[in-house]
Amino acid sequence: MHTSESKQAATVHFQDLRACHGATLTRPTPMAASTGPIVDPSLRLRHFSSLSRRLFLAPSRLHASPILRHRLPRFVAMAGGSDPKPRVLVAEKLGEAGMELLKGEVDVECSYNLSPEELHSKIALCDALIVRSGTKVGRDVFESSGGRLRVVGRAGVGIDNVDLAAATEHGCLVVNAPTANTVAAAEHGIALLTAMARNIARSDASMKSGKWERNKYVGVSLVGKTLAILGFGKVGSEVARRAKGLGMHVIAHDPYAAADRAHAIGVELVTFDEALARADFISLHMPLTPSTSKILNDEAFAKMKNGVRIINVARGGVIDEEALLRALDSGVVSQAALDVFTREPPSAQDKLVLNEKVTVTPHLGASTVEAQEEVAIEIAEAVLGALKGELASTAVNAPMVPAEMLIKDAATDMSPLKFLTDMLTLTHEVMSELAPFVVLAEKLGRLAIQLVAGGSGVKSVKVTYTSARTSGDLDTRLLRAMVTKGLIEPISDAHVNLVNADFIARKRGIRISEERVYLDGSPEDPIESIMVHIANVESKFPTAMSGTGEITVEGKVKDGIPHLTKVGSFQVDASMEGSLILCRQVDQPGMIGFVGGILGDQNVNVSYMSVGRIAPRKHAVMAIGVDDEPSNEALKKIGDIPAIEEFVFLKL
Ligand SMILES: NC(=O)C1=CN([C@@H]2O[C@H](COP(=O)(O)OP(=O)(O)OC[C@H]3O[C@@H](n4cnc5c(N)ncnc54)[C@H](O)[C@@H]3O)[C@@H](O)[C@H]2O)C=CC1
Ligand SMILES: O=C(O)C(=O)COP(=O)(O)O
Repeated sequence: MHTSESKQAATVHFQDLRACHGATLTRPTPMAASTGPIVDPSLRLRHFSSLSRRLFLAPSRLHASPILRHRLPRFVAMAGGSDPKPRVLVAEKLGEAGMELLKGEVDVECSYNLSPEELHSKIALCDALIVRSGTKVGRDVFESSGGRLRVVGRAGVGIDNVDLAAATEHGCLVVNAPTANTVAAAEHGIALLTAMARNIARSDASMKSGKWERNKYVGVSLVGKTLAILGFGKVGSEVARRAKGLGMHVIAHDPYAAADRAHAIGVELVTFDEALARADFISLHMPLTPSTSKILNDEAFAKMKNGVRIINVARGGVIDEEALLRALDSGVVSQAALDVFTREPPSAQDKLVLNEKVTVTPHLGASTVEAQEEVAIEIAEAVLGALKGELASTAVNAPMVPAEMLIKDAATDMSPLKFLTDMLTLTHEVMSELAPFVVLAEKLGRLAIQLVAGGSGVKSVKVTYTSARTSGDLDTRLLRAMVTKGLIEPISDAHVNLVNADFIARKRGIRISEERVYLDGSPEDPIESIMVHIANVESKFPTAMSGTGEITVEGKVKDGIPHLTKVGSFQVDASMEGSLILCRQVDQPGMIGFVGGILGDQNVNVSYMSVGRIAPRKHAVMAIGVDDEPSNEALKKIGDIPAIEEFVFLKL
């Protein structure tokens, strides 16, 4: 494992760190109000070690570049009072109120529809860049900035147009505005639903061409129809409320949503297949993740009622667009209404856009005057704060700086400088020691959430640390944040870091508690094992349910490598790298060969296999590590082996 340490020296402008107090709760104070920085040149930001890089880069990017090591301190180091005003490039139209806020504190340049070359040349002169979804902020932009760009503000939710890894490597903070356009997106979903049902767009075009075609544009009624919402989060639940008002029967599929929250607004949570089978209308509101990519594919369309209608205001990639065209041709889907596309803008010949049965809008979900004003204020505040060195909860690639460093009340008897020094020392020590456990914690969270199939929603998660250390000698804040990161990132657009982990978990209604099991023995190793429990849910792999009715997964660190050691009540021993297939089977000879053969035929490399069993010839759990993702066909063949009772494929 890579544990080299950055000894990069950096000065810390202490005033700026103190300004972070309550950063996300208050509007930024004018920069002029900040008195000169207190500089302690001897302070070394040791917490930006190789481990800290790991905390906000994907585990696969453990070996960070030298640029990153060099630049990280800029996340907290700020321009002093004598520096000229920061310069902010606004590359897409932003609401007036946000513009006013920016202009009050920084130099603002508004330049829209820039070519990549124009953006490259302008960016070298800017400290911050603000965009919506229409500007691609790739690695080239960070490279062209020559190191000046410190903040990218995404005035909206999805940051798929920003290369986060490149931003991080260049020491550039990325912030977004995750809630201000929720209602606008929901209203657009409803607008598309009603416009599609009553052929508004086509009949309008027909009349404008001089026709009066009353018989051609007979619509369908909404009252009493079943609307299935896929993804019952912020936008999905707002769509549900509004659809109820239209007299629709609303069902939803979201394995991670709380059933009581759904019931409170009269929505029934159902399985994916049930949602597809029962719906007259299907509205998509899930983020685009590896597990939701093309979730509406040929197989899914085959499970729908004939004549179903689809609405997509989420992301184009959640629908297999070719499969949708086939379903429209066959009549399985009678109409679709799309705001988002796999490629934006789609080509002029795009078959979906030109299809008569499809109503389209050019990614307008967030485009209301009100939402854009709100988004503009939210992003202006976040960018101004970031330019002052604050870490807002909307910072999507913030380092895992201990939250206390940001929120500890300076009025305590500990001087702020002393507090900061202590914090850094503590963090350095804690981080070096906890390095492999931090990776383990994230992977256990990631694995546990992928085992959830539904139930009453992910509301209560417990993390148990088995250790010989007393609580005073074991700081678990990083570990808890990493479990949260592992739990939330695979199922949302959120980017979790230490600054926002608790906030994001709370927002999603997830309570994360911690428990310590004390071991007798040497406290040399900080932790013997970590166990993650998710209560009140069902599992895709029922074997993962422990005797207490919770999904439980346990891991240990062996020779510096995280290992999965227990799933439910079965002991396994699987190194947590790559991807994992878990099978529960009747314990009999030849099983390893069977499964290995199927994977081998598909050229899927098996990195390890481990079998844990209760008793010979009874049940066993087999954990198979794979380097490549098996095809659906291979997974189906594994599932069809008669002795295999359950199986699940998990990405670590
Ligand atoms: N068209 C537009 O202009 C806009 C589009 N959006 C997009 O809408 C989507 C939803 O946004 P929010 O509601 O704010 O996000 P959210 O994170 O509040 O909700 C997403 C929900 O999807 C659920 N989910 C994740 N994986 C799932 C799966 N496999 N099956 C079913 N549900 C799953 C999550 O549990 C969560 O409850 C995002 O992709 C966002 O980018 C948001 C705003 C404007
Ligand atoms: O916020 C989002 O995720 C959106 O899709 C809205 O994108 P926009 O800001 O309108 O380009």
